[in-house]
Amino acid sequence: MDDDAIVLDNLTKTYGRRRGLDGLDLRVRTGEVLGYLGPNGAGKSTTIRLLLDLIRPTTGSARVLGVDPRIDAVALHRRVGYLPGDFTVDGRQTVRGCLRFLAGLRGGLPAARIDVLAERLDLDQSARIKSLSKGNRQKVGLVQAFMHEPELLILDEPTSGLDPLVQQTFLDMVTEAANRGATVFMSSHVLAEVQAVADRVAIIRDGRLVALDTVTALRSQAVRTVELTFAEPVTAAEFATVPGVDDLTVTGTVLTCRLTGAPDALLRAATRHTVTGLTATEPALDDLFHTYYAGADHGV
Ligand SMILES: Nc1ncnc2c1ncn2[C@@H]1O[C@H](COP(=O)(O)OP(=O)(O)OP(=O)(O)O)[C@@H](O)[C@H]1O
Repeated sequence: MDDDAIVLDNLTKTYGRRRGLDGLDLRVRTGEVLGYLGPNGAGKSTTIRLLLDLIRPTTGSARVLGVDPRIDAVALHRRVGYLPGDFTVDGRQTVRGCLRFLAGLRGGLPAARIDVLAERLDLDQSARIKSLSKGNRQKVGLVQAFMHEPELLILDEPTSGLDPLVQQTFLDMVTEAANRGATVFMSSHVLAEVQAVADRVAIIRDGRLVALDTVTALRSQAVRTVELTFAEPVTAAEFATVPGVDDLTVTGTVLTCRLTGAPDALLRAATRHTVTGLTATEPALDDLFHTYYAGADHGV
């Protein structure tokens, strides 16, 4: 029940005639890291804004840390670390001034905590915000999201603009937050950025949830290319109806195909003959995501 950090029930948001979210049901468990993936315009930012009561649902409801964001958003915001997709603050301030100001708004916190995070991210606190590159501005956004050690981190495209080294530091920060019991909800349009830390991945498209599972389970549904070599020639016909097999070609003793899902049925069909060779590529997760993004609705 409300042991879950986030509970979304039939959440729908329309902007005039345009649909931002369409009947989204989703539960994020307390202490889990959820990667929230989808192509541009899928509804990721809309979801995040609804979680924080920055916009209000057309129908449906959200509960965040056990409360309805519409009832007391101010109290909720103190318990949440939020990195908006378009993090902007007054450019005339220094990084230090900005972070201390934001810390004050949250009831104050030890300056050392800001210093440690800034140092880890290699962020110069004496610089003026307006002089910062996009990546350094994003670091300011990350520090302010993490600095009060919130129960819930809601991060909209957190890795955007970060170089690979800083991305790794950020992922370490996510893991550490999860280890101390925090829940992390982070959006991205690239699986590679979240798969190392996400316990589960939710994929949305056109405002709907199209997949919700662990990276391992999603991987098991991905497509691989298989090549089987037999002692004697085989015919394509006997493999054509094997579940998961397509793009099948047989040339003499060599069969190649694309395989979706578990290889069991293909292997059973193959071992009616003497198999002398087998190669299979790693499942291409990018292809899997492309399938979801492009429109195959696998339902959840
Ligand atoms: N303020 C708004 N007014 C009108 N339409 C909007 C508004 N905000 C979002 N939308 C529309 O709602 C849909 C979902 O947008 P949203 O910004 O939530 O997607 P997203 O997944 O965050 O995309 P991106 O990765 O591009 O940020 C899109 O079709 C978008 O055009």
